[in-house]
Amino acid sequence: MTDQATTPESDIPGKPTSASRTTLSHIMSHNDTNLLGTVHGGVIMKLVDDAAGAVAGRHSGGPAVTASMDEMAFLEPVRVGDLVHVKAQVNWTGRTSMEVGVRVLAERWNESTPPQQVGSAYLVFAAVDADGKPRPVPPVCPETERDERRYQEAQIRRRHRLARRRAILALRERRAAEGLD
Ligand SMILES: CCCCCCCCCCCCCCCC(=O)SCCNC(=O)CCNC(=O)[C@H](O)C(C)(C)COP(=O)(O)OP(=O)(O)OC[C@H]1O[C@@H](n2cnc3c(N)ncnc32)[C@H](O)[C@@H]1OP(=O)(O)O
Repeated sequence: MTDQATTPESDIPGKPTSASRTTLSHIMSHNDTNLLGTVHGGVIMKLVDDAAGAVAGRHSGGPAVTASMDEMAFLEPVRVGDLVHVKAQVNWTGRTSMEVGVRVLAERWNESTPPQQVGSAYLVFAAVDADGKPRPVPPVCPETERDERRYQEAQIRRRHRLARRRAILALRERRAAEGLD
């Protein structure tokens, strides 16, 4: 994980957020349930990863792998029969990585209510070449005030991820030097 907090200058032309925004929809079945009879969190996470992967692939114009998933929040249970919509967009781009923001909405099969937000997550994808090595991505160009806010929030998360990683590595090195662990 490289130590870079801002989007670097890039020779690759930028792409607008809307060019790769994606919604993946799926009807939940009995195969998707946990022991409580509601939809398993892991099933939702797979849909989140798939939608975010499609966005990252579209934005970067080729394969991209999940580097991390954080702040996965499950806000309301999802039930069998619900039509789930997973909405994803690129929030931020670095040199070879992209933060993808995902919102999960459920349309209840037995209620005529608007889709309800049931989850959200932030994932970092790295675009990779044929050897699985990171490759540069086009900078994302936020188009709306909301896109711009998401871009700035993603920068904050990026700084926190890097700072946390540095702090943990430093702690481990200190403990190893003291002969602990
Ligand atoms: C053509 C159009 C198609 C469109 C239609 C496509 C449809 C298609 C749908 C498919 C949907 C399925 C999507 C499933 C996707 C998987 O399931 S992928 C499988 C799970 N993931 C993996 O196996 C990845 C395993 N990890 C790796 O290969 C390597 O660790 C990585 C992620 C490539 C990073 O490699 P590295 O040597 O550490 O490289 P490094 O330069 O340090 O990091 C590269 C970038 O990643 C960032 N990064 C690395 N690690 C982290 C981390 N832990 N946290 C945050 N950022 C990180 C770095 O900061 C750096 O960013 P930049 O500063 O360059 O922007």
